[in-house]
Amino acid sequence: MRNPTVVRSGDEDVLTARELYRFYRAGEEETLALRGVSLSVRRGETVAVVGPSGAGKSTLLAILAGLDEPSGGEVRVDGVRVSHRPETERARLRSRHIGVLLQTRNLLPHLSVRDNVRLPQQAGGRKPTVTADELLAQAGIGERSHALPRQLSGGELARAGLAVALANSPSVLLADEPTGELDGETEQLVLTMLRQRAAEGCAVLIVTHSAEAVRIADRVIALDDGRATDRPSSAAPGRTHDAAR
Ligand SMILES: Nc1ncnc2c1ncn2[C@@H]1O[C@H](COP(=O)(O)OP(=O)(O)OP(=O)(O)O)[C@@H](O)[C@H]1O
Repeated sequence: MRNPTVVRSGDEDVLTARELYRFYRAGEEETLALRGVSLSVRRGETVAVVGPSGAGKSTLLAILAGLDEPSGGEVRVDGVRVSHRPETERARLRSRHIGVLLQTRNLLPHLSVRDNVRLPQQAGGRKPTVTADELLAQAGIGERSHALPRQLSGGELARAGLAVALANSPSVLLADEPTGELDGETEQLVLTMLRQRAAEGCAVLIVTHSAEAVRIADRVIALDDGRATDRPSSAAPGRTHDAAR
């Protein structure tokens, strides 16, 4: 059953989105990519967002990250409203609270891998809880820290991108297909890093087509035609979840 208002509320909610709408107009063509999506993710929770192509997953992630503005509704992170602010303010909030891993990856081409990780640490304005070298070692690419992004393989790029997304010790991690096109071993490494972050209290939301990524999630949100339905991760019976209501 479709339910456009998938709302939970509680003290532990770090990421909340309420009644998100996103309307696109391109010439004559109008698309309602999000039709009243509400969700919340708690501290320490991992949520997988799944759905067919065109369902609105990337649109949702961009709005949750403050990279795009909703046409209606609002997003809050750590209780602070992220949406309906000038881009510079959204960028500031993002650098303090949110880690983002996009499909295009998030590395500046002229900086070494290590400097790419250091950049958000300097911009975040908080003392990082982990050094760039520690993060890169966790991601299994410590020995590639001096390389430029173009010198990395696809799997190394994905891991470096994740290290950058985690660099500012975010309270919310948003990742679009973090394991797309990775071999099984690298996928496991990335998923282990995501689970570790959740165990440390991060609210993790991943857009994914991967069965393995869905398997490690506490909860799954299915998007279809801009509407969300909450369901438990079928491979994780008994894990924390709330049904749509
Ligand atoms: N900038 C844009 N201008 C106009 N329409 C857009 C724009 N971005 C996305 N759309 C439309 O919004 C809808 C949702 O797109 P979105 O990219 O969010 O879907 P998705 O679920 O991420 O798809 P995929 O799995 O293929 O990446 C689609 O119909 C898409 O064509």
